[in-house]
Amino acid sequence: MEMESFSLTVTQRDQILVEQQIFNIFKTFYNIPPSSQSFMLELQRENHVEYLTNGLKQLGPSFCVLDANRPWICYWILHSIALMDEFVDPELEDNTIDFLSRCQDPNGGYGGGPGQMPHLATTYAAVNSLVTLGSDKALSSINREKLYSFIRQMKDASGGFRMHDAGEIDVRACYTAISVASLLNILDDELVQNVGNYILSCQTYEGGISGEPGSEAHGGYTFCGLATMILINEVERLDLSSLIDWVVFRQGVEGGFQGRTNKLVDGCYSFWQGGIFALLKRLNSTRGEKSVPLGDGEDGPDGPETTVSSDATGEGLIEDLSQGGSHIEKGDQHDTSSRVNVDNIDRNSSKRHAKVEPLFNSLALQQYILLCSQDLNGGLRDKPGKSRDHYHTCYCLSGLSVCQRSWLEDDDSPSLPRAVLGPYSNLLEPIHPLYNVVLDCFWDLWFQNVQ
Ligand SMILES: CC(C)=CCC/C(C)=C/CC/C(C)=C/COP(=O)(O)OP(=O)(O)O
Ligand SMILES: [Zn+2]
Repeated sequence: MEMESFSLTVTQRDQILVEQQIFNIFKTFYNIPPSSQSFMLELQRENHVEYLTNGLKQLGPSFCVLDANRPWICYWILHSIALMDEFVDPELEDNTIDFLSRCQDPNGGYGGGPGQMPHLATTYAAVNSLVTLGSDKALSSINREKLYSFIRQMKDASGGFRMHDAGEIDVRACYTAISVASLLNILDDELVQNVGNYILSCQTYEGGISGEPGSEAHGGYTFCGLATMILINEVERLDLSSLIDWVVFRQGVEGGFQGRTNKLVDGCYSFWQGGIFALLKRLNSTRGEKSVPLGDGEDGPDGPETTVSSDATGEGLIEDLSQGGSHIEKGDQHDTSSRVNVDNIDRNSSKRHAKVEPLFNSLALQQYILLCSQDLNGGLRDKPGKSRDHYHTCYCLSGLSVCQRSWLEDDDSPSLPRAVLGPYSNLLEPIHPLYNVVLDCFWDLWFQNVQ
């Protein structure tokens, strides 16, 4: 055998180094008394809020760095703060709304900063930010008609969407277009047409979904593709069993998720992969199937197993998942016939108070997020050795919220203490998994839309 076969590549060396660091953290953790373990697993809320609030203040009028990401920074920060059930002070909220208004293009959509060309990703981030703030001022600042026309212009003849004028067509563009249109009740047949075919063409031999046809399956795109298929009521066209096979094998021995085969785990996939489980769980519960039993007669973290009532029809599947996200307003100028009619959804109709066993190890993922991704001084990160940032803070916390409710059929009911790793005060607000906004913010918008 040649010598090269024995030498490790840089990536393999990195991987071993990271794994050693992570296992040292776990070793320390298991060698200390349970009372100190609980301290190590505590979510440092105050420090996180301080880190996030300082980040948002920098976006104000004096923030003159030219970058194309600022609505994203708003979303990552505002969503993280909302997940911890905290608020920003009124002046900062006002400044943020004014800032996002300056990012709105006169012809619709939002750019990465004032005066920049509108882009679907920053449009998604700006809309989710404003929905998270939820005030009249925030919501009425969105020009829905112009926004529809921007999204319509991004639609390609193939059925997919471009990220921006003359930009790339990919699964992110499909998701951000459909998510925003659904959330703001401007989704119609024209936007939906053939987008399902485009997503289908991106499901790979591994079972996950790639960014564009012929590329490698990845957690970020798999979340986007699956959520899009649910929003357009075409999820059954995917090969769901191979998608499940693919995603369950993405959780590493470290407890965290990798984004794709043979890559390192990373805290942000707690949501991109963890969110897939949140979507699958709801599909399972609304298909009329019994939930997965808790296994070997043992109770899950939420207590004794109960039976899931199977009241849902095929329609219920989407109704339950979109929970009114694409309802139809009177006098809506767009053709809405292809959309799922969710007008008659009773907010409480999906409550079953039943337990399901998650398809991933939720406690191990919580351990990875809290012990390995958390910077105790505030903020969360990809992995030990990396720096905190707002993106990882947002998606680690979103993933943590998903974990804390992974045994519950209904995301709206309170999680029981055994499902929450560390002190119960770690419990975060539930999210709507299709849009990744806090559930209460989603409902506030929904009730405004129906009035
Ligand atoms: C809503 C929206 C815009 C969603 C974006 C979804 C998302 C996170 C896509 C991932 C993109 C990607 C291929 C990253 C790989 O980076 P890498 O090679 O640095 O990371 P890896 O080694 O973990 O794969
Ligand atoms: Zn990451």
